[in-house]
Amino acid sequence: MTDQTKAYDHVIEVKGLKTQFGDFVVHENLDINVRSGEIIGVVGGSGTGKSVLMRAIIGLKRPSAGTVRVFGEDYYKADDKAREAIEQRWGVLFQGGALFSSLTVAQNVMAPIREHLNLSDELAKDIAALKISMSGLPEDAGAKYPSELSGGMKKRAGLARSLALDPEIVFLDEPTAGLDPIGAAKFDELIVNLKESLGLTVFMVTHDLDTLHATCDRVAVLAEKRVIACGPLDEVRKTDHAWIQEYFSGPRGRAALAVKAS
Ligand SMILES: Nc1ncnc2c1ncn2[C@@H]1O[C@H](COP(=O)(O)OP(=O)(O)OP(=O)(O)O)[C@@H](O)[C@H]1O
Repeated sequence: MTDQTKAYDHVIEVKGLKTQFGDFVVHENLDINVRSGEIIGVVGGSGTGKSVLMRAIIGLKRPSAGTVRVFGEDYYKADDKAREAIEQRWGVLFQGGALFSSLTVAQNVMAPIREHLNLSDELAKDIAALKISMSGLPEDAGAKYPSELSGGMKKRAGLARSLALDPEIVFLDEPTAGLDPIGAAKFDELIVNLKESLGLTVFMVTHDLDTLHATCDRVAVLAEKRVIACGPLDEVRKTDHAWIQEYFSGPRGRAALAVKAS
């Protein structure tokens, strides 16, 4: 445990969160804590606010009530300098990768390095090459443009960019959506390997039951505007709630469990 992690119990601590768009309330009195070094999967029906929750934590959707503490600091009360320091300690993989289409993969990965670190071009290039290889892309992918990549390669390129600044937390929004089952399983493996080798904390929004089983230490279920259950998957799936039962014990849930058991 580093000195920086001693000052707080949870790397992310969300308390009493309320978010809304006009009169439409997405979250109300939502609490969620994320432990350092865990992979937490956030699940819930369509429109329950998984992506909005992630956006509220990373500063893209200002809550109307509640607190969001990251690395022990109240993100929305922090001054610009403190907020930027927090932001440099996380990386984000948005759905679809959100790569700059006019830049090559290497240039995409270098973008946050150029923005935040005062490094020579040569060093930035070396770091980008390292992140590209850590993300499981071949070396020549660095020179390619996003339009030349498959869906799975785009995700890996987005992941490489999210790792550019050596983050402590990585946020993943539906990382395996749109991937074939083999590509998705490989991506799951990559996430677990990165967590283990880098000590990353991973906050992942997903619909993918196989990914939950393969990667997550804990699962948080969003429903009724808040987190209704949070814990290891084996505990959460026993919760007596209609959506949870349908999701985890329906045909797809049972199939994912069977794969895990085999
Ligand atoms: N910019 C916005 N303006 C207005 N409403 C929004 C906006 N973004 C999200 N919402 C609404 O907030 C609710 C939660 O959206 P969110 O994208 O977080 O859901 P989700 O759980 O991630 O859904 P899905 O699983 O379908 O991706 C939805 O009802 C959505 O329509």
